[in-house]
Amino acid sequence: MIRFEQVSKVYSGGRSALDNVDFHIAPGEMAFLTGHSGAGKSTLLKLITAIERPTMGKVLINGADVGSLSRRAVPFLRRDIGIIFQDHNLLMDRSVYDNVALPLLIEGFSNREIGKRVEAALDMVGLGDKLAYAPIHLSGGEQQRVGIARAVVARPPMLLADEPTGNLDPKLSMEILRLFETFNRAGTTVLIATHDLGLIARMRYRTLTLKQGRLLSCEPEVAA
Ligand SMILES: Nc1ncnc2c1ncn2[C@@H]1O[C@H](COP(=O)(O)OP(=O)(O)OP(=O)(O)O)[C@@H](O)[C@H]1O
Repeated sequence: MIRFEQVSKVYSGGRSALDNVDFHIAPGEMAFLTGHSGAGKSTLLKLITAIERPTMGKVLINGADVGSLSRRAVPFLRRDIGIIFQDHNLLMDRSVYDNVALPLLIEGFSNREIGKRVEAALDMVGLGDKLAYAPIHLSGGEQQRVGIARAVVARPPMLLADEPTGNLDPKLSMEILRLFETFNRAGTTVLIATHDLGLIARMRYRTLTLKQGRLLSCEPEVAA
């Protein structure tokens, strides 16, 4: 589903962010991506979503070569990918409902279908009773759940998360990871970038480790 073939990324200005990275994440797999600050984690995620293009090598998503997609084809690629950010990028002056509905509005779904899907997504993340709240009145963990509901509402086959637990305490972080597991069990492919080695060690998933742009290992971590 996600395949990197000898991928390197050098930013304009000469900064090398990824160096000859090779890996494959199978459909339905859940994996972690880790490494020090500046190791290249965000760059790797940006290559998957075509926010950045590789300097060398191939990024293949469902067999399509992302590096050579036309600008017009990029929105079609992104339809298949739900993205979750550390700071969740919520619209603070809109309700929880409106925030989660946004991707469906952009896709042109009917109001009835939007209502059904938004309620289902918020139920899944345990916020079915907070549709009318403004995100500003929710806790950090709840705000992150709204971000997750927004990412899954269009039912993409793939979820990417960039430091999704960065602002949360260990208990809330674990709850968020359990949520990702729920989506993964339902068939969604999940890739989570995180600094949090303690969290990774408590779960048995393959971990891709980057060091200065190079992939060190793709092995499963041994659970503590
Ligand atoms: N737009 C850019 N232009 C130039 N250099 C960049 C750009 N984005 C990232 N870099 C550089 O590429 C390298 C990898 O950065 P990246 O953000 O991918 O790392 P990261 O592992 O996600 O780090 P962090 O955990 O701190 O977010 C760093 O040296 C960074 O300074």
